[in-house]
Amino acid sequence: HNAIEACRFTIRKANVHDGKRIWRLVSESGRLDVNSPYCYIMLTEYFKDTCLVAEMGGEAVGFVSAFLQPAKPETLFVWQIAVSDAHRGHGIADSLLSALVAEECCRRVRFVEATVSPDNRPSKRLFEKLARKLGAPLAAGEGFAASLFPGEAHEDERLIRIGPILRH
Ligand SMILES: CC(=O)NCC[C@H](N)C(=O)O
Repeated sequence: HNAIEACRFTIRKANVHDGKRIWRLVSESGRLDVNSPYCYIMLTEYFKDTCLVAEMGGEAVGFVSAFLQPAKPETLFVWQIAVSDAHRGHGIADSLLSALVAEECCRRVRFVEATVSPDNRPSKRLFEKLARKLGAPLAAGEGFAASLFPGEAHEDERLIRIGPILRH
């Protein structure tokens, strides 16, 4: 029974009180670009319809931030997705993405875009799985080349584009 209990999580919209926990999750992930605590608090206020947290035992253990692109409202840009190390392997990231595209505000979404570094295989697999689940093609694009970033520390951010998603 405990094993099942340990894997149970709920997904809800993020709120400003989740901001610092999200900042800590991203900081600990070791894979993502850590934005300021202010950025996460602001996101949960002004992009609240497309920022979700996964909660387990009252604690945020995963989160996804996204927004509908102002110039292309049918395209959802997934900004960051992170799950705490201790809670991997329970399908939390898959569930966050599925819940995100199922949000009321995303009912007209036909494309999902994200950028992923070439070495971030778990993230690439995650979007490949989402594409299969949506029955939509997945294409790679330019994204943001490493040369756009200061110094030598950043990887290429290759664009992943899923769609067209034919809404049933
Ligand atoms: C989908 C995802 O997590 N992308 C990360 C983009 C970038 N490296 C960031 O952390 O914001």
